[in-house]
Amino acid sequence: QVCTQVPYRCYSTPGVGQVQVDMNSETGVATVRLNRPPVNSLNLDVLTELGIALEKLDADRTCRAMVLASAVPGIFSAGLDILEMYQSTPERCVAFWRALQDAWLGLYGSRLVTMAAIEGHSPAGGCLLAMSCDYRVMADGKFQIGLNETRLGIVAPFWFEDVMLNTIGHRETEKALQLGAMYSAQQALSIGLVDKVVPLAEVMPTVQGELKNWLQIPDAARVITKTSMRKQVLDRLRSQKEKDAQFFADFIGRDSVQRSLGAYIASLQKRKS
Ligand SMILES: CC/C=C\CC/C=C/CC(=O)SCCNC(=O)CCNC(=O)[C@H](O)C(C)(C)COP(=O)(O)OP(=O)(O)OC[C@H]1O[C@@H](n2cnc3c(N)ncnc32)[C@H](O)[C@@H]1OP(=O)(O)O
Repeated sequence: QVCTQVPYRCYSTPGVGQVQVDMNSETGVATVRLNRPPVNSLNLDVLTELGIALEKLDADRTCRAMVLASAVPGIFSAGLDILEMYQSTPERCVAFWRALQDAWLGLYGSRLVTMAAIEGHSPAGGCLLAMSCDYRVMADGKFQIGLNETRLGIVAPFWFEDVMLNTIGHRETEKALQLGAMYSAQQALSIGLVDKVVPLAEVMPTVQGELKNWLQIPDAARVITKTSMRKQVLDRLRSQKEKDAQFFADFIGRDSVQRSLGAYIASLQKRKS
């Protein structure tokens, strides 16, 4: 296994962690794989693990870049675990939301070059994670990506919206968010939601190739530029984290929202039968 070979370092126990981190000390590139079958839905534990992994990588001065990927075939991430939002308690909702905020602040604000290798479906929170990277390569074919929150009867928070605005611009974001639009890889490419579309087997090699370009740039200059581009959006959440978490818990607790989520869960189950 890759984790046991020099010069790789592994921050998680192979086969155990829901967020697996392989650090290649020779290249300075870490690969972070979400590993929560069947669909890498993001629950409190995964988000906490992801936040910690990102923090450790940021503090590791040998690390210059991070590839975000999935260990589950066919899925990048199904987004937030809907069961964290359905029939939960206000306390759990707040803890869950804080973990999401922290993981996102770590990713969007990372000093590393960050690239998403999207080798499967990437709705909602999955799309947020991908958009928060510096570069996205997506597999061509049946997979879809987008912020579909309105379809669940919920609303993408202002910071999801901000990230999408920074990625695809105002007009496309307005349409995408109201419709809860899900895009094929080719459609996503046409609106700039992803940067490159290649056959599934070529996603990782393409990411590695693109990384070479980014790593030619001196880190300090690139990081100052990245920070300057992202600071406003990061600060907007940083300045109101608690208010945002409370708003989420109150919103999710509404009867009408719970009914919508219940119906959405039933529709997911019905699709299978
Ligand atoms: C003020 C702010 C307020 C609110 C903001 C909240 C923000 C939320 C952002 C989000 O991320 S909400 C989550 C949105 N995610 C989705 O809508 C994805 C739904 N899932 C799918 O469309 C499909 O599962 C898939 C395309 C990702 C994969 O399809 P497939 O490979 O065919 O798998 P299954 O559909 O059979 O799913 C297997 C299994 O997993 C369950 N599941 C799927 N997604 C989720 C999820 N996000 N959370 C929890 N569980 C999920 C699904 O129900 C199946 O469960 P079984 O028990 O029936 O096996």
